[in-house]
Order: sequence, then structure tokens, then C-alpha cells
Amino acid sequence: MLSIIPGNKVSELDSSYILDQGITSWDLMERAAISFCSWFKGRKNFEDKPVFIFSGPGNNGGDGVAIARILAAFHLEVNLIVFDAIDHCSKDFQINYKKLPSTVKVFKIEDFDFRIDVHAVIIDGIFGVGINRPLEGKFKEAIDRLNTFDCQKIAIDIPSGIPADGLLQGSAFRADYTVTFQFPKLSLLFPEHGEYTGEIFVADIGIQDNFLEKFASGKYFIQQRDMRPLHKTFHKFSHKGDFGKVLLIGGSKGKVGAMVLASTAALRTGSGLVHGFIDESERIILQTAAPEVMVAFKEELENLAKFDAIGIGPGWGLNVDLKFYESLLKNYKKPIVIDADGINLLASHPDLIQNIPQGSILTPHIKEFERLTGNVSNHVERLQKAKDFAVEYGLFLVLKGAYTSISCPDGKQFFNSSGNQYMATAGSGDVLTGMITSFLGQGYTPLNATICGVFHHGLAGELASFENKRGTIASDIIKCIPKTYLELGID
Ligand SMILES: NC(=O)C1=CN([C@@H]2O[C@H](COP(=O)(O)OP(=O)(O)OC[C@H]3O[C@@H](n4cnc5c(N)ncnc54)[C@H](O)[C@@H]3O)[C@@H](O)[C@H]2O)[C@@H](O)CC1
Ligand SMILES: [K+]
Repeated sequence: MLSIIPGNKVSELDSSYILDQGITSWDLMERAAISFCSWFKGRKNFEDKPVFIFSGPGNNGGDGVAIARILAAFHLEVNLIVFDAIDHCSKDFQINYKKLPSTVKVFKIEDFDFRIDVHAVIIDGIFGVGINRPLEGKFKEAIDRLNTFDCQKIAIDIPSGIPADGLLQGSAFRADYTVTFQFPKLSLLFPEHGEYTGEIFVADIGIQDNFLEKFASGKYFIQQRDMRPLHKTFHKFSHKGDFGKVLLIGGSKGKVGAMVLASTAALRTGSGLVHGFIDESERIILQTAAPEVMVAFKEELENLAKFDAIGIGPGWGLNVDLKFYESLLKNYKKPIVIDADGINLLASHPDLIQNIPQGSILTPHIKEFERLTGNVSNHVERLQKAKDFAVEYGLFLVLKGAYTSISCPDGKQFFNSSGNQYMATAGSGDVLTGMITSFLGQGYTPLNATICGVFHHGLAGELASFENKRGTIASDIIKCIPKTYLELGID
């Protein structure tokens, strides 16, 4: 899996890789530029448009100069705007500058009139991971001005102004797309920076995962290519017992829909048998809406061990017998998935937390998370608290949202790449609970169940929103779960 390297280690990584491979830093920059340009050429919306590349004095600027040369070779109209005297720029910037063909028009920023056509493409190579203070002077002025333009804007590696691991202070380039090299910089995944990064693409520059791992900080980016090896294989002779028998608990009066969604999602994810324990008055609704689901009665809950996995919380309400909740937590010896009101009850009765089986999975959204751990003022703090909570209690904590994070008992954090804004719809979380519970019940480790659940859920959301866009609802996501297996080539 792709390691997320802290910004202050990137140049160390760079030097070490160059030495290891017997290549120059220019070669690596050239790979980055080629990778950027092949992404650029693959996007039909940029075809034949004039390009304006803004290059700062460091290697991010050097990338910009190399990109200028390559795009000019594609016969595009390329304008390069530089901020500093060339002999004050980085070594590789200067090498690339000497290689520029005469067709690239070069301007100094102070001479540039900012006449940029609305059909043009603006490329930001002003600062990358080397940014070490808020923007000011000519850099800030230029970026503030570029942000007023309505044309397509692309950031190289990271939108200029945003620090690689921390929070933006002051101005930054507002990109429609960020093409980041080899791994996403951590700060690209913060909600505070969503309006600056636009869509994020990871451009491969050939550094292998195991090499990156040497500089790892315990943070990982989950991508489609990671999925197959995490999945179990089943065969002709597998029977419904092999696919797991799961129990979902929730569904108070008026909220039984949450259980319908969670249990149907578990079935669509592949569970062999799904049992639902819900408020007596609501049972008929569950059985009618989801006939494949079996209703569980209280006496069946006396032997919890017969269930391969349990998920608690969808639509449970807060009017729950706490003794019953406590006994569930104490009597089930394997990891449990806890969501929604299951989490809200833990927040209001924190003494229950110590009873949760080790390796259990909590899936709060941001508000539920804050109820559980207290208020936070930004995502850096939030991620730290999530990690501390997971380590302290020996649990997996799934913080739902864009780039859902999974904090693990060993302190590692995983960030999901699938999903989109159309999944922010009622019941989407219940679907995720059903999916993770299903993977657990199929015998996946808690970590793999969580990673697979989160990734498939996001992918199902992408597939569902393909046609439905803003009209996507949780049931559409469930319908697309089977397609996620097809998409990933998993039987
Ligand atoms: N693996 C790698 O390390 C690779 C890095 N590459 C590129 O190199 C970039 C990093 O290059 P650099 O380390 O040269 O860093 P940058 O290009 O981000 O800029 C660093 C320069 O800007 C100055 N500076 C920082 N903040 C400033 C501010 N607010 N106002 C004015 N000046 C400021 C610094 O003193 C330094 O001179 C990456 O983001 C990426 O684009 C690529 O070429 C490919 C390989
Ligand atoms: K940049």
C-alpha cells in the first residue's frame, strides 16, 4: 500500500532514491514531468488549449519548466512565467530552463499582463512541498489574482501555499485538479483544503512501495490496486456458512429503515446469513422490506458466539437498555462493529467503552466522533485524537467523510481514495456498517474488513452516482455493491 511520506522527508527520500537507482535528480524530475504530461494528454478537456505555467524558484518550479518543454513538443501554445532570476533558481530548474525550445514564451512575473483567455489552462508550479512560510509579496499577489480566473487550473504536486502536512495559513492556489507525485501529501486529504485541491490524481514516478516504506510515517493511502490481495477466495464447494452468519442490532420505532439498509448491504456484500434484532413492533417491516433477512429473538442472543460477526447501532435510538448493551459488549468475544446510536450511547456512557472487545470497529461521522472524544478545531487535531483513541482502547476508528480515515490500535492510519460527495445522503453510514460487518463475518481480519468495507462502499457510491448524481440515495449504493466486485475483478 502507498505510504504517505511527510513533506520534510521528501528531499531525503529523493536523494536516497537517486543514489539507490544511480540516476540524477534531473532524471527524477523528468519522470515527474512526463507523468504529469501523460495525465494531461489523457484529459480531453485540455486538448489544444493554450497553457500558462507559473514557476517558482525551487524544484516545483523546475517541474513546471520541464512540463513547459514537453507540452510545447505536443505543439501546444505554452507560456512560462517565472518569479526569480534564473541563476537564483534550483539547479534542476536551471538545467530545464536551458533545454526550453524557442516556441515557449517566457515572461518575468513583473512584466506579465495576466491576459489569460478563459479557455486557457493555468498550471501552478510556484511552490511544492518546500513551502516553509505563508505566501507574501509577488507570490501572494500572483496567486490571489490567478484565483479570480475562471479557466481550468491545475496544481503540480500540491496547490502552492498549502504546507505538505499542516494547515493553510493565508492564501493558496485554488486548483480544479492536483496532480501529486508518487503519493498524496497528507494535507491534500484535509477537508479544510478541499476547495484548493480540486480532484486529486496520484502520478507515478517509479518509486516502489517498499522503497517509500523506508520513510514511512505509518500513514497509508488505499487505492484500487490494493484491493485484490486483501480479499478471500471462495470456491464451488463454499457454502453459506463460509460466507458468514452475521447479526445486526438496531432499528427502534420509526428508524427501522436503517436496519433494512444495513442488513441488505451485508447480504449484497456477500454474507451467507443475516439476522436482524430490532424493536418488536418493527419486525414485520424488516421482514417485508428485506425477506432474505432473518429476525432474531432475544433468546437467540443468549448464545452470541454462534454469530461470526455483530454490528450494532443502525437506527437503534438512545432509549436502549444499557445493561443489555453492556452484556452484548461483554459477552461477545470477537470484534464488533459499532455505529450511529451505538456510538452516541458510548459518548453519553463512557464507562461502557472499556467493555468493547479488542479490535472492534467504531465508525463515527465527524459529529459522532466529537461527541465521543470532545470538540476539535481542525483536521490535524481530529486525526491525532482519532489515533490516540484507537491506540488507547485497542480499537479501529473509522472517521467517515471524504478520504475516510481508519485509525488502528497500532497507531497506523489508512486513508480511503474511493467515494464522492454524492454519498453524503441519509443511510449511507448504515450501508457501511452492514458492509464491514459482512466482511468480518466472512472471516476477514478487522483491518482487512474495515479497509475492504470502506473501499467497496466508496466505489459503490461512485458507481451509483454515475447516473444518479445528486439524486443518489443509500439504496442505490447497495444496488451497486455487486458491481464493485466486477469492477475489481473479484469473483
Ligand atoms: N521526490 C521528490 O522529491 C521530487 C520532487 N519534485 C518536486 O520538487 C518539489 C519540492 O521542491 P523544493 O524542495 O525545491 O521546494 P519548492 O519548489 O516547494 O520551493 C522551495 C523554495 O521556495 C522557498 N520558499 C518556501 N516558502 C516560500 C515562501 N512562502 N515564499 C517565498 N519563498 C519560499 C524555499 O526557500 C526554497 O527556495 C516537489 O513539490 C515536487 O514538485 C519533483 O521534481 C519530482 C521528485
Ligand atoms: K504547486
